[in-house]
Amino acid sequence: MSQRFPDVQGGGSLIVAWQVKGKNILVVGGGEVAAGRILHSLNADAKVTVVCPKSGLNDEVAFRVAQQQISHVDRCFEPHDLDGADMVLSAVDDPATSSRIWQFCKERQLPANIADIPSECDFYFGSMYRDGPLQVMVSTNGNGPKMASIVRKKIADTLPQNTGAAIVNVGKLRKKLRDVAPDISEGPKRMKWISNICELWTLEELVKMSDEDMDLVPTFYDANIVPSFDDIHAKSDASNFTSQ
Ligand SMILES: C[C@@]1(CC(=O)O)c2cc3[nH]c(cc4nc(cc5[nH]c(cc(n2)[C@H]1CCC(=O)O)[C@@](C)(CC(=O)O)[C@@H]5CCC(=O)O)C(CC(=O)O)=C4CCC(=O)O)c(CCC(=O)O)c3CC(=O)O
Ligand SMILES: NC(=O)C1=CN([C@@H]2O[C@H](COP(=O)(O)OP(=O)(O)OC[C@H]3O[C@@H](n4cnc5c(N)ncnc54)[C@H](O)[C@@H]3O)[C@@H](O)[C@H]2O)C=CC1
Repeated sequence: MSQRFPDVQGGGSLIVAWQVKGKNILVVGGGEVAAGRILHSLNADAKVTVVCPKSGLNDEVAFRVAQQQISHVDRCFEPHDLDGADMVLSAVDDPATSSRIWQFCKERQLPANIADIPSECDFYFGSMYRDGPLQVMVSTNGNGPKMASIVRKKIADTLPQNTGAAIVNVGKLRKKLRDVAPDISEGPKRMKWISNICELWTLEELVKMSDEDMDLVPTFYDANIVPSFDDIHAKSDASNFTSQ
């Protein structure tokens, strides 16, 4: 029988987009690596607490504490800091302390990343590109973090600047369509229709799509037509004309 399915390629990571909005993330350490972890966590709308003696905070972390973007516990890590935490990110410069933190996390079944010890990580960070709702993460699975950064920059260079803005509008359009056709039985038709729009329209056209354009979508959807940008505009120009 010929092979119809993808080959399994073990040794990778399960890359997922973990939802931490409103969750408590404990960061141990306040140096450069911690600053990166803190920014990633804030960008994902988590509530961040950093445990680190004040003297150890770098400028960026001290700034975020002063701005009250994060809570600060001014001392070295203690096990009860894990009370109420949903996730732990350790970035201290002492491997023995790191391993102790990892042990405490495992006793409590808390997901943890211990920056300097890959074998003591439930998950790794990756090199991140962000443009509005778009996030691209590159991982080399621990083989070459600097290479991850280089590959991420190469990918970013190939992406048009307006990709994020186009995706914002696709998000609005999908929401509008779900309001128009909320029924579960509409699912396959709705998904095909949106996929076709994403393939047919250029990024520039998606960016230019206005609220009025989106209001015309139900007409086309109900008639099972996948309109081009020009079709939508012909219709919106006509309706402007008749309403005058
Ligand atoms: C396993 C992992 C665990 C984790 O941290 O989650 C890990 C582990 C370690 N990194 C180390 C070193 C460096 N890390 C960086 C940079 C980054 N490291 C990141 C992730 C990861 N690092 C995870 C795997 C990711 C993957 O493989 O794809 C990035 C992508 C994301 C981020 O940290 O947010 C971020 C780039 C962000 C960006 O620029 O976009 C640089 C370069 C620099 O600082 O510019 C260096 C020096 C050069 C080099 O070594 O490559 C060492 C010490 C090694 C030693 O002592 O020799 C260890 C421990 C070890 O390997 O034993
Ligand atoms: N995974 C990664 O991406 C990378 C990991 N590393 C490793 O990550 C670790 C941290 O790196 P940096 O941030 O550059 O170091 P750093 O020296 O700037 O920061 C260490 C921080 O830990 C704090 N700290 C030390 N003991 C503590 C304790 N018991 N409780 C609370 N805070 C404590 C210090 O006050 C300081 O704020 C190092 O071991 C480094 O080798 C380094 C580069 C990249």
